[in-house]
Amino acid sequence: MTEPAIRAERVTRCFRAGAGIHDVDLTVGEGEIVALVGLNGAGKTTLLRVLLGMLRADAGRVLLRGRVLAGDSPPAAEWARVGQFVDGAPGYPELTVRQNLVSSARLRGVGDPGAIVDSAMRTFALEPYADRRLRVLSLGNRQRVGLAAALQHSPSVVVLDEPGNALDPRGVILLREHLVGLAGAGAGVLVSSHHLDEVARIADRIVVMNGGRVIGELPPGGSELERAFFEAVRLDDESAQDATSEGGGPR
Ligand SMILES: Nc1ncnc2c1ncn2[C@@H]1O[C@H](COP(=O)(O)OP(=O)(O)OP(=O)(O)O)[C@@H](O)[C@H]1O
Repeated sequence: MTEPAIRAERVTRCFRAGAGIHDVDLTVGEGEIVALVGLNGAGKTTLLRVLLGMLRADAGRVLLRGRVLAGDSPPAAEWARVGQFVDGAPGYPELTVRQNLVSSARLRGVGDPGAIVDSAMRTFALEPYADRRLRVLSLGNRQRVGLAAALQHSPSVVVLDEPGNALDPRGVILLREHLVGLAGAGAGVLVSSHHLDEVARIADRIVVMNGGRVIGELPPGGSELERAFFEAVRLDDESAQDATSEGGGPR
């Protein structure tokens, strides 16, 4: 049996005053697109950062393609198969778009990046900006560069935090099509978003977080997605309040 692209087992990372994520189980299979949705502060970014080893879990473990990659000396070849976009678009402001994409591909072990960089610039409609410095681009175009850098090497594990945030509708469509293509080629894709409509169109599963926990899933084809989302959150908030008033303390 093939290992899932991502598996989180009872992952906990606590901050002060009970904030953080608690006992999170999550699996993203090969070829699957999973949307992670939740209100501001629900714990989405914290979970993605733990999955990518950017934050250490207090408890539980994370497997990417069946291997524990977070740690002191993660194998570079395994990490080269991961594509991530968390904490906004990285990059060197003084380098051009093309130079940024070339350096990003090289960092991921691509020996001769010319062809994949050209292809990524076509995919994300960045060709007109190829020789512009990153620092002069608009926010949305910088975001396109960040996404191209994360995805151009055809990763088999994809983790994206709010990738549609600064994109215009065309950028969102380009991204969606590209993610569907990557999943079609076998990648496991995890995308966080607070735009239910945008992710619902391509997700195979929609996982809901609230108060640092995974509280359930929504049917991606559901017509009343927003209503179902808010109802799930409301019920969870109410049961958390009941638990507190019965003396159980915060969950
Ligand atoms: N480094 C940190 N130190 C202390 N608390 C933190 C830290 N990072 C996150 N938190 C807290 O953990 C909780 C979850 O935050 P997180 O950023 O994961 O939420 P989110 O679902 O990504 O929210 P948003 O949609 O606003 O990006 C919040 O209460 C936040 O204040």
